[in-house]
Amino acid sequence: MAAPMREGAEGLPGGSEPGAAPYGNFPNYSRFHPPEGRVRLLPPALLGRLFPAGPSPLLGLDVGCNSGELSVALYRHLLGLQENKASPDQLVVGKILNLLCCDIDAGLIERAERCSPFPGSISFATLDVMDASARELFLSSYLSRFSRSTFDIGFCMSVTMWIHLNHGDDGLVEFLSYLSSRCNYLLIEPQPWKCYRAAARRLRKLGRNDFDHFRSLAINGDMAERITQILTEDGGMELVCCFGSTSWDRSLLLFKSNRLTQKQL
Ligand SMILES: C[S@@+](CC[C@H](N)C(=O)[O-])C[C@H]1O[C@@H](n2cnc3c(N)ncnc32)[C@H](O)[C@@H]1O
Repeated sequence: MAAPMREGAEGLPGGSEPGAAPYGNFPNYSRFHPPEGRVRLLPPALLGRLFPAGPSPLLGLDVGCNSGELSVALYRHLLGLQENKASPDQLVVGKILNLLCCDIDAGLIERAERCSPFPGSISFATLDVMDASARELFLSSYLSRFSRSTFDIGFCMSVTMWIHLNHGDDGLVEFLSYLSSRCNYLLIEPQPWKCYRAAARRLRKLGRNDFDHFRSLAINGDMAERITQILTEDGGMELVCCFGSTSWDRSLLLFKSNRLTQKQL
C-alpha cells in the first residue's frame, strides 16, 4: 500500500514549504487544491440568481488570486462558460463580469497575466490587501472607472489563514471588515484551524520561528463559525448559504451585505 503523503501547511504535500511561501504564495497551489474541487460546489448560474436585474457589467474582486487558475475557473463557471462545451447556462446567465484579481506576489501575478484566457475581462494586479492606503487607492480608482463604490461580488478563497497568521486577530477582523464594506456579496473559503497548526508545525520543522501571531490568536477553533460571527455581528453581512465542503474539508460560504435588499437564492 502506498504511504500516505505527509502534509505541510494548508494540508499541502510536505514539499510545499510555508517557509518559502510565508503568505501562502505557493507556486503550484492549484495542482494540490484544484479549482474544480471548489467550483463544482457552486451553482453554475449563480450570478443570474444573485443579480437577476443587476448592474452591467458586474464587478468582481478576487483577493489572493495566486496565479489565477481559480479566478479563471470561477469566471467560467459563474458565467456558464464551460471549457470545450457550449453551455446553455451561458444564455441563462447572460451577464458580463469584470473580475479584478490581486495578489501580494508579483511573480504569481506575472504568470496569471501571461496565461489569462480572458485578458479583456479579468485583470490581475500585484497588491498587498493589508496595505490600507495602497488598497484604498487602487480599488477606489478601479471602481471609479465604472462610477461604482462597491464590487458586486468578492472572492476570498483560502486566504484568511495567511492574513490571520501574518497580521493577527486585529488584522483578520480589519480585513473582513474592509471586504464587507467593499463587496455586496462575499464568497469565502476559510481554512480550518487544523491548517494553522499544520502551517506552524511545518515552520518549526524547518527550524524557523513561528508565525508572529500564531500563539496569541484568540480567534481560533471553528474558523468558519468564527468568521461567520465576525462578518454577521460586526461586518453588516448575513450568511446566505453554505455550498458544502471541498474534499479537503473547507466550506464555501456566501455572505450578503445588509446594504442590499433581501433576495431569495
Ligand atoms: C493559499 S493561496 C490561495 C490561492 C487561491 N485563492 C485559491 O484558493 O486557489 C493564498 C494566496 O493569498 C495571497 N495573499 C496572502 N496574503 C496576501 C495579502 N496580504 N495581499 C494579497 N494577497 C495575499 C498569497 O500570495 C497566495 O497566493
